[in-house]
Parts: sequence; C-alpha cells; structure tokens
Amino acid sequence: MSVRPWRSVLYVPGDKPRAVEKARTLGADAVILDLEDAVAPEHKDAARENVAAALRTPWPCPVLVRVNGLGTPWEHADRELALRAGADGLVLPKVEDAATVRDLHLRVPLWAMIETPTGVLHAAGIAAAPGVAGLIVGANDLARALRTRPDPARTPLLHALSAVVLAARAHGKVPLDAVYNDVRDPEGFERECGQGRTLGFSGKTVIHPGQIEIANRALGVSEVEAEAARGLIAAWTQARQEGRSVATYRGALVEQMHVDEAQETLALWEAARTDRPLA
Ligand SMILES: CC(C)(COP(=O)(O)OP(=O)(O)OC[C@H]1O[C@@H](n2cnc3c(N)ncnc32)[C@H](O)[C@@H]1OP(=O)(O)O)[C@@H](O)C(=O)NCCC(=O)NCCSC(=O)C[C@H](O)C(=O)O
Ligand SMILES: [Mg+2]
Repeated sequence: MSVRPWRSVLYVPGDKPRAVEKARTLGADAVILDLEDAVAPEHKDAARENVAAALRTPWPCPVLVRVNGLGTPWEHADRELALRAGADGLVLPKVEDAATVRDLHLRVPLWAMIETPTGVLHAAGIAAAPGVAGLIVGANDLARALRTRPDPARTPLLHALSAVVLAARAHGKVPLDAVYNDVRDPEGFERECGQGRTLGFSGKTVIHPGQIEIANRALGVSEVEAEAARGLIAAWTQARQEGRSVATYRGALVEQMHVDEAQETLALWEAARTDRPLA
C-alpha cells in the first residue's frame, strides 16, 4: 500500500526568501509556496522569481505553488512559473466548478481550494475532475462569503467542512483542513487539529513553524494507535486461522473493514518515519 502523510502542509509567503529557506528544515509533510494572499500586489513579480529560485534546489518534501486565481493579472505568469520550475503541484484558489479544472489541462497535480459557497456546492464534481490530487479548505474566504461569525467550535462551517471531506473521500482525493489564524494559541490550534481529524481530514494547512509539530502529532499515528492496529490485525489473523469469520479485539467487534483501516494506519505510521520520494 503506497501512502504519504499530509499531516502538516505549510504556507510560506513567496516573497520572503528567509522564510522559504527556513521551510526546508521544519519537518512539514509538504510546503505551499504562496504567490496569492500572502503577497502584496507590488511584490508579485519578486515573489515569482524567488519561488523559481527556491525550486531549483531539491526539497525534502513535496512543494506546491499557490498561484493567483483565474481572472487576476498574474494568473498566466504564475501558472507558467509553477509548471516550468518543476513544482510538485499547483494550488488553485477559489475553484468553483469542475469545468475550470478540466480546461486548465495541467501537467502537474492540482490542489483545488474550496473557499466559496459555490465551490462547496460543487466540491464533488471538482474532486472528480482529472488531475485533482486534493481539496483544501480556505476557511477565511469561506467565512467571509457566508457572513458567519467567529466561533471556536467552527459550528457555522461544519456543513462545508464535511462536504469537502465527503467529496474528496468519494473520489479518493486528499482533504486538507483550513488554517488556524492565531499563531500564538497552540492549545486552540491543537483542538482544531483534533476536530479536523475527527471530521476525516488527512491534514491541516498551517501558517507558522510553531504549528507543524502539533499538527504532525494531532493528525499522525501515535505509537499507541500503531500498537492497537497491530493487535487488531493479530486478533483477526488468529480468528481466520481458527475458521472464524469475525473476531473481537479489546471487547469490540472486528471485521474486514477494521483490518483494512488498521493496515492503512500502520502504513501511515511507517511512511511518517521514512523518506518518501514522490511517486
Ligand atoms: C503569521 C505570520 C505573519 C507571523 O509572523 P511573525 O510574527 O514574523 O512570526 P515569528 O516572528 O514568530 O517567526 C519566527 C520565525 O519563523 C519564520 N516563519 C514565520 N512564518 C513562517 C512560515 N509560514 N514559513 C516559514 N518560516 C516562517 C520567520 O521567518 C522567523 O524566522 P527567523 O527570522 O529565522 O527567526 C507569519 O508566520 C506568516 O507570514 N505566515 C504565513 C502567512 C501566509 O502564508 N498566509 C497565506 C496563507 S493562509 C490563507 O491564505 C488562507 C486561505 O486562503 C483562506 O481563505 O483561509
Ligand atoms: Mg483564501
């Protein structure tokens, strides 16, 4: 089973060379070099050059480039740069329908940001489009568009968050949760990571080095979980050897889907400990 962890995916402003270089060393599962909202209009050209330079040397993790959206003055130059410079994927903001994705005919995996009401309503079609590797929630834009009020439990966004997970999972794509804006609130961030994992997200997009380790822990497989997965598989194997179709482990029913889940858990646990060249 080939799996890759996406526990922490770090946005780095493309116009900050020092932050970009630092990002190589921070232990994020992937990095997004941002040309969009983190970069002011007057810095867009410099950011593009900086990102091109950063992509000339190898990275220890996948590097995606977030380009400016369709209809902006920068969209063509950004896309051209991401493709020419050899990014591992392109993050497209504010994707609203599958036709947009299909018309791009990209040669690299596309990560579609779902951050408008229309994008949420069309998330399943977007996830199904060829070339889409994953869906990323943009909760700042979405909250603004929905006119929700701030809520630590994210209650007003739960429907949309689940819609994104549902769409991505239905089509075998990776769902990534939104950023947590308060970089000085590790407890709140950890709570939100846990909520995202409970909802079914594979990982969390993060904006600060201090959030990476927390996301890797909260969305990763712990030693205790790996041990439980091994125990469950052993209980199942023994039951099958004894001719039984079902087993129990620690008092709970075990069926084939639980074994599949345990195997995926162990593969993720293993993958987080090894170098993972992109397939
Ligand atoms: C949020 C920040 C502006 C905080 O900056 P600052 O207060 O300067 O942070 P620190 O002083 O604590 O920084 C300490 C060192 O860490 C480096 N650093 C900081 N952030 C990053 C980063 N993201 N990647 C790599 N390195 C980083 C600093 O350079 C310091 O290093 P050193 O000088 O060696 O000490 C800032 O963290 C930041 O700009 N974060 C990224 C913001 C961003 O990318 N925003 C856009 C993506 S989020 C988004 O768009 C949401 C979505 O679209 C939606 O709709 O929701
Ligand atoms: Mg956004």
